[in-house]
Amino acid sequence: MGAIAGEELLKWEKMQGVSSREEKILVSIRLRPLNEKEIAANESADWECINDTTILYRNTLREGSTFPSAYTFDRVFRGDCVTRQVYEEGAKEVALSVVSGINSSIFAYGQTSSGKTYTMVGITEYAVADIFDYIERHEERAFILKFSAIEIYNEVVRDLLSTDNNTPLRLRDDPEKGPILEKLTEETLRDWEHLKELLAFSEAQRQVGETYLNEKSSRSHQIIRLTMESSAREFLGKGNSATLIASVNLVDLAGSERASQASSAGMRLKEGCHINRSLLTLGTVIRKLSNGRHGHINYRDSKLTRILQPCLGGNARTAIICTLSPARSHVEQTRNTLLFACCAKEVTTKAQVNVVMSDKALVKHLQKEVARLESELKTPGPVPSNCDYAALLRKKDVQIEKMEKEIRELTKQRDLAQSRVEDLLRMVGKEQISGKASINNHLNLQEGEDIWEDDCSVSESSSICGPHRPNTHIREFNNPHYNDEDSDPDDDPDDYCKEVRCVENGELALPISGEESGTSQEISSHLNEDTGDSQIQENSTLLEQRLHVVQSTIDSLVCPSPDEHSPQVMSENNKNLRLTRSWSCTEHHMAGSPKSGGGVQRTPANGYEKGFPGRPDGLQRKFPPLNYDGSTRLLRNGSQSSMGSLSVDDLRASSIRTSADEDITSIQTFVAGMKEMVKQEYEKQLVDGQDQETGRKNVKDVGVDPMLEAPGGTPLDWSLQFKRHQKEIIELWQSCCVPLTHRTYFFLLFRGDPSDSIYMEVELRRLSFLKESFSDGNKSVRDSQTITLASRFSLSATYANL
Ligand SMILES: Nc1ncnc2c1ncn2[C@@H]1O[C@H](COP(=O)(O)OP(=O)(O)OP(=O)(O)O)[C@@H](O)[C@H]1O
Repeated sequence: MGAIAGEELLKWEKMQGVSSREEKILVSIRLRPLNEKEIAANESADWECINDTTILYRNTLREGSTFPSAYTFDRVFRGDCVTRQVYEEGAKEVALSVVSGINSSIFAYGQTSSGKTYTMVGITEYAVADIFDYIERHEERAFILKFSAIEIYNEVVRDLLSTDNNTPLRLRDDPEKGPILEKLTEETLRDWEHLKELLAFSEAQRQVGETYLNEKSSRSHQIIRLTMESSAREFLGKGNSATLIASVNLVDLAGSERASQASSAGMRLKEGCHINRSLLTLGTVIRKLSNGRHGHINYRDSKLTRILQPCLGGNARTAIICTLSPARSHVEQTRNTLLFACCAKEVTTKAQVNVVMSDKALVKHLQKEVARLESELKTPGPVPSNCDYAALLRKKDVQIEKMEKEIRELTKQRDLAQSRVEDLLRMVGKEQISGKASINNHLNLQEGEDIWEDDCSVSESSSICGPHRPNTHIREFNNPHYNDEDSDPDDDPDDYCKEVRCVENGELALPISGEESGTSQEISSHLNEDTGDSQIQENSTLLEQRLHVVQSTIDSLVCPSPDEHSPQVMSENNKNLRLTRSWSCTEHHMAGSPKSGGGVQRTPANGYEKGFPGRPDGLQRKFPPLNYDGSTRLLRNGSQSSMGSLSVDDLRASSIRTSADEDITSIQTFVAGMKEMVKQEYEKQLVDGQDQETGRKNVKDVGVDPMLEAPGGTPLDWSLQFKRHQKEIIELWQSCCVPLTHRTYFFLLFRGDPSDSIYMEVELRRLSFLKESFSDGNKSVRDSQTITLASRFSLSATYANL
């Protein structure tokens, strides 16, 4: 025989017209009339059932009591209600679930002498009578009804159908069936008379004693169990039948009692202690279950709760009838009972139909199920309700797959770029050790040894900062504020030898020190040369689009709304942003004029520039390390007043001519040109800022540009700054939402491949600067500063590397 569960069970239930149900315990109150003793003691009845569901406490003398005076339950029965009505309205439906294969339990709970036994005797008889009636009316089914009775007396389980009163029943837990009483006598009921016999026998066996409150007080908890099995007659003996098996437990609990009131002593006192303790455990279990089954439920603290575990919040339908005495002297016990009832009505059980199938029936059932599933697969049925979710999930999976592929590709690019930079840095490091190479020699060396040869066309190296920068160049500048120690070994060498393609951001401002303004005409001429705006624009647009695609995809996967970027998401975006950058593989180098440097005020041409004849043939990608020229430092003096602004059109118009076939002729020419552009832009911003009455700050309001110069006139080494504040800068990077366009602009200006480490480093530097601005807290100011300062820094960083 095999049991079925889950979907199979649901199907079976559907076939049978029954279903599993989750429901609250049905709780009724039965108020008995005052008994003779109470009447004799002139007790008053303080409780009254005011309707079918509410019981009211009427003691006006207890004004100011904190207890509620009215309690509502599923059903309330007044003293004159007969047990038949109690059964019909408070127990029948639950009890008769057993005929449908659903376990059920009927409890009577209350203080001693409140009428539990009186109620349960009646209910048991009515229930069995109804079961018999059902059996009679369903001849097509074969039934087996088994009867068993136990009591729990002083925490010992006894078989009430056994004459061996000295051997307690052993209770063990079966993983499938739950608590099982070993060797429990089960009698198959033949007829009504048989039932009467068994009931009488078990009643005689039960521990009953006289107390002050009840002449025939039950001193144990009694559980009468009726187990019903039913099968369709047509399948009987054919080995393919399905059998419903369920039990109904009729529980007459011992009554709680106060030793003082029951005047119990000796044996009765001991019994009372056990009774109270087990009822206390039952109350605790019910209270915990009523709170939603959080934490441990102490079923195992008493035999009563262990045995009743399936009925308490498990696979059973349950009804509890709480019996009350109306007498004023029992008000405390009555309130306790009502409290228990209040908790019990919050407990939920989930009863299922219990079907046991013969092996043959099980195989047949499973075969049918397989056939059904196969046909479902072949012919997709109606669209399920969760179709949208499935489709959405599939879509997301495709997106994720696409993203992963892209990330893999970009990671490859990044690794390649990084290894190139590392190689270059190593080479420069070697060169530093020798320390003797002059620029021209260096150029010759490069030409001869090809150390600057870059196999990849994506980026190129040209300028080295920090220890990797050739000493000769640094010393030539004789810069007291800048030394090797302050330099970052990770500084990228190719800041300005990268292609300046185009600046697309119309909001961009390029402020720069006026002292550093250089030959704008010269750079403009470069910009106007054959770079080709259309190509520049195309590349920029392409870049923007790719960034947007990646970012929006991530947003759609991670964020419910594009505005709800968590730091983590931002981090992801940034990561992707960094990796998404994709330049044209065509290599473009800045083409400068041999006369570079001459036009840059206070920027004397260094030996390299003076002597730089242009890139030798065959050395298209070989870039000498650039000198750090003190004059290219961005000094504080006049840095604000000389800032200018440059419109996008201006920038486009002055885009630098780039070509893979052209040599770098003068980086300083480029720098000077950029300075001029920035100056112009800043000046424009100043004018714009004065025109605005909104109070929005412009560059002028930013104050001293910490990017350009440290206090005391010393230019900041941003590599060092970055190192010092690396952690917080990264955090800031992850948390602040720098507009995409600004970021785009940023590496456009640097011509850096975003996978290149320099890009990230420069971005981080910028963020360290932005951090200062962000402290302002004003979003509009912050935004304007973000743009302005980002561009300003990018230039200052460029210069710092020269
Ligand atoms: N609803 C009722 N109508 C009339 N008499 C009742 C009612 N309920 C109980 N009684 C009577 O009250 C007395 C005590 O009832 P019962 O023995 O059922 O109480 P109990 O709660 O089972 O007590 P214990 O817990 O001590 O066993 C009995 O004589 C019984 O006939």
